[in-house]
Amino acid sequence: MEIFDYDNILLLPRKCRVESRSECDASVQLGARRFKLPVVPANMKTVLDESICRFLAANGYFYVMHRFDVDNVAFTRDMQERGLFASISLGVKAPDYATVDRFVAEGLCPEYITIDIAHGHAESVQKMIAYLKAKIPAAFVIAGNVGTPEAVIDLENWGADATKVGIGPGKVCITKLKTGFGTGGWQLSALKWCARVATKPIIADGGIRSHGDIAKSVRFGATMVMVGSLFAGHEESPGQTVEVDGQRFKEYYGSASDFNKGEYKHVEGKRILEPIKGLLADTLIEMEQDVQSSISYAGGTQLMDIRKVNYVILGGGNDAEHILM
Ligand SMILES: NC(=O)C1=CN([C@@H]2O[C@H](COP(=O)(O)OP(=O)(O)OC[C@H]3O[C@@H](n4cnc5c(N)ncnc54)[C@H](OP(=O)(O)O)[C@@H]3O)[C@@H](O)[C@H]2O)C=CC1
Ligand SMILES: Nc1nc2c(ncn2[C@@H]2O[C@H](COP(=O)(O)O)[C@@H](O)[C@H]2O)c(=O)[nH]1
Repeated sequence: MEIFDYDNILLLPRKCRVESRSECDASVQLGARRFKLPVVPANMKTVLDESICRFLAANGYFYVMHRFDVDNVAFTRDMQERGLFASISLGVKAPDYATVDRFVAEGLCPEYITIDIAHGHAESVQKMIAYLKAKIPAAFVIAGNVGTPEAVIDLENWGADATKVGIGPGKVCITKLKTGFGTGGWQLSALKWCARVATKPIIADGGIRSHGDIAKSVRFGATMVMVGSLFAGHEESPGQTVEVDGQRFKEYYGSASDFNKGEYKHVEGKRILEPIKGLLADTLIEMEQDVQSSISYAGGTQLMDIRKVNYVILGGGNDAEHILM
């Protein structure tokens, strides 16, 4: 198996088929809806909050609300009363089952539910998928996180409508260091490996450091990418604002960090500071323009045309660089 990551792959252009990049369509279908971009902000406390979710839903972007200190039922009711879709996260513990029961009792159905745990290839996830499919069958269920083809096959067979791939490639992840496991350092090739067996959409989660990494993820099989650090440093970001030597930052911490958990137990995340780089809406527009450029370099007009391109793996030291068709 080839091992590579975002920083040592480049995609190869094909003859341009458009007169303007504005002809390139960066939108993507996920479940019953079409979204402007194949990008979703990470469901983390320092990345998004209720008001960012409302902004994203109202402006044609996908979002997944985080699951920490949130009343998912009240959130869903509020979004749907405003005519917006609801997309929530659940864990696999007793309170999460109680939340599902409340949805049923109140006759509410979030359009998207993401089962979000560190080690998603687990019986606990199988049970939660089965419970959701029995109680709220209309919801589109995303499950994860996983990092192997076996896990993707199991989650799909258990009923997941999409899988989320990425164990430890995130900027605030320390899973690799703490456990010796994961896809950190080879996330893009792990994605390729998983995509070979997937029959449903994959969301590639973690490790995106620049906008070009979105196209690389699509090339290797992602329908969408989940992005944390690139979104955490905006004026609207919910993390605390910190000033260091006159420069403004937002805090960004892992969901499995002691900052999120409130205790130091099974910690697999850390806290960093992201420089504030402006408004979220501007970044989303720039991302769309960059994905449109990627599509044009791919010689296409649609997002999935990116899947057709060849690529090179850039070798280090004496390794030859080689082209893969
Ligand atoms: N993508 C990634 O690489 C990672 C993401 N995260 C994020 O951190 C948040 C918290 O996740 P998580 O701690 O799973 O949430 P929870 O503690 O809510 O749920 C995990 C459940 O699975 C059990 N479990 C068994 N093995 C593991 C394992 N290796 N890691 C974690 N749980 C395990 C836990 O029991 P018990 O606690 O008793 O062991 C618990 O019941 C999530 O948002 C998750 O996405 C966390 C780590 C890695
Ligand atoms: N190992 C851990 N992974 C975490 C934790 N909190 C979140 N995450 C994952 O990171 C991505 C975002 O990655 P980024 O590179 O875009 O910043 C997020 O979607 C989760 O899957 C954690 O505490 N530990």
